[in-house]
Amino acid sequence: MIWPNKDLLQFTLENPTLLEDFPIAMDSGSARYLGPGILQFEPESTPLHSVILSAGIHGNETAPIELINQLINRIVDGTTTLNVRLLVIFGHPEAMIAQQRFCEVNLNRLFNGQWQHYKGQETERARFIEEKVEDFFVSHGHGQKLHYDLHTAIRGSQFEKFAIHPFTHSAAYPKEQFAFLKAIGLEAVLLSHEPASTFSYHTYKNHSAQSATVELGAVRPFGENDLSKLEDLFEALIQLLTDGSLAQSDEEIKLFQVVDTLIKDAEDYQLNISSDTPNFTSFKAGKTLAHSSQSHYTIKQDGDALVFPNTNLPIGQRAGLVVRATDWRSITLE
Ligand SMILES: O=C(O)CCC(=O)N[C@@H](CCC(=O)O)C(=O)O
Ligand SMILES: [Zn+2]
Repeated sequence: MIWPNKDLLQFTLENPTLLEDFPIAMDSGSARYLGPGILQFEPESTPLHSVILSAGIHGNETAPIELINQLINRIVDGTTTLNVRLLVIFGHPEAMIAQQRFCEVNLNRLFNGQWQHYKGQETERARFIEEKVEDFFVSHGHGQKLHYDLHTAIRGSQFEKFAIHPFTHSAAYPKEQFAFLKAIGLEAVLLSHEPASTFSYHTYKNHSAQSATVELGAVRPFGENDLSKLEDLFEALIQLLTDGSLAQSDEEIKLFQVVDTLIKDAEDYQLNISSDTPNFTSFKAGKTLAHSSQSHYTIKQDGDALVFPNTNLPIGQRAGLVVRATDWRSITLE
């Protein structure tokens, strides 16, 4: 197969199941197509870092897919010269075509090997992505392993752009990553309180990558995104890929500790909020936030807030995160 000189997004939408591995001609360095939506780049110079940029793990979250696609076009046409190793992943090509979050099962609940316990077309995709990530990081040489998994959110949010930092198992948080997340235009970081089956937890836990899930505004169809809102991110990624430095902001980003994960535990599970309640809406202690025939969840502390509320999912899956504002003194930084 010869790379047809189209962009990765167009090629992926036209070939969502093309399981081939072939080189892509580059003026500087080398690149390979590794399978649907996946390109790996190696710089000509000694690589400064190994970086994974993923988007479209949920097929209808299109803004970051368009942003990463612009970035790749600049690399392939030689406008941007890489000095890092780079693995680009468009997570779920078939859901991208269907303009859906997923087809059969939520891909972002299948990582860290969880695909072995599910059925559905996404299980093979999760296995395949884990394999390509493993191959990529096995050949890591110098610098850091970095992974930013880019998403957009289903509902509005009091903080439009924010990140979820994987659970660290008591390890220190790298200050440089928080300053980077602020510099790319994010307002808040949620600190996860437990292991997860998300892509960003997978790379953090299994490959010691500095990783984060990054939420970049609201879900919109292809062609309807205002990418000018993501300019800080675009510029910071160019900087990272070319000179290997992480853009830094002096302003502190807001921190939230995840205090509880809400799990849908019965078909009649309900959240006591209206359908347009934005992410980070806070509540008074004592409010019954969720109830079902099996359980009820009461807000524990004034100001505790809800992120990612969703009951349109199978029993056993996450129906929301309850988060609490915290400050820098409560965490260990390195
Ligand atoms: O808006 C929503 O409800 C979901 C947006 C989204 O896809 N978020 C990710 C977060 C992953 C994480 O917790 O690291 C997800 O739910 O998979
Ligand atoms: Zn998502």
